[in-house]
Amino acid sequence: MLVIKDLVKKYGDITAVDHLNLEIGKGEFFGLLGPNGAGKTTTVRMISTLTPMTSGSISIDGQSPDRNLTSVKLKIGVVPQHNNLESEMTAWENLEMHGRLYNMPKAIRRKRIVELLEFTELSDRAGDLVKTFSGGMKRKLMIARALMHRPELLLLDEPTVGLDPAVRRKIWDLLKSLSSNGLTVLLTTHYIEEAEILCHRVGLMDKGKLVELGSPDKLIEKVGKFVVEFFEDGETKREFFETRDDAVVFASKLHGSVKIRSSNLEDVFIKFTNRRVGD
Ligand SMILES: Nc1ncnc2c1ncn2[C@@H]1O[C@H](COP(=O)(O)OP(=O)(O)OP(=O)(O)O)[C@@H](O)[C@H]1O
Repeated sequence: MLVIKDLVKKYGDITAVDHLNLEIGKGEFFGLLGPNGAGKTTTVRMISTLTPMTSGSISIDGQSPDRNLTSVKLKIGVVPQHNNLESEMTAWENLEMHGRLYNMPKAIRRKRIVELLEFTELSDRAGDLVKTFSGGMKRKLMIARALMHRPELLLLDEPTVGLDPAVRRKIWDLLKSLSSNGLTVLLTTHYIEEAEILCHRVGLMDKGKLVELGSPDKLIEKVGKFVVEFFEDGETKREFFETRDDAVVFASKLHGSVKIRSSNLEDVFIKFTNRRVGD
């Protein structure tokens, strides 16, 4: 569905995206996981044609996304990181405006708005101005808006950043149900749990480069399913093991603060980059 080849974006001396290669299949839920400044937003902006690329290529179902190419534009729905809803308009009007921009006939527009407000549990706030909405409600409305024209590929840039855990879980459920209905999703995040829970495959991104790629389980297997965390020489160190028994044997020889736990994507990220996703 989405093929990215040798994609580069430079801002002066800064290489925000550095020769990125990536293929995302139809119906896949793919996550770009990385710390602030890794180049995730820039990648999504290039796919959605908001930022021109320096070099390389992007193709969606064999077509290059071009601002003026309606057939490709129709295939993509975008949920940007920052709220760009019309705050002086109601939820309904925001969706209505999007439907008009995409030339959806009136009857279809109305039906879709009702459906999406219900899906995002915003039906009872349809007539309220967006400026009265909570952060979570705004984010849900942005997802509804991106889905208005029935895109085949949904791009989400940090969809739950700044939201409290309960609202975050609600949004995860919405995204899971979209994915189980066959929508292709590309999400960027710096939340480990978000990537682990939602994504079929994850690309670890650091300093504009894709460092590792695979399913969360496969990536974790690469480093070892269990980790012993211990404090030595003034710093927290980690050793990885394939089995809990091996981890226990190693841990039993250590003194002081020692913890055995299952490995996660944060461990994978640290192992391959020497940095934390939260850095
Ligand atoms: N418009 C711009 N002008 C100059 N530099 C930019 C611009 N946009 C991004 N950058 C730089 O490109 C690099 C990648 O930024 P990008 O926003 O893509 O990272 P990110 O992984 O999405 O992080 P975040 O989650 O903080 O947005 C950073 O070094 C950033 O400072």
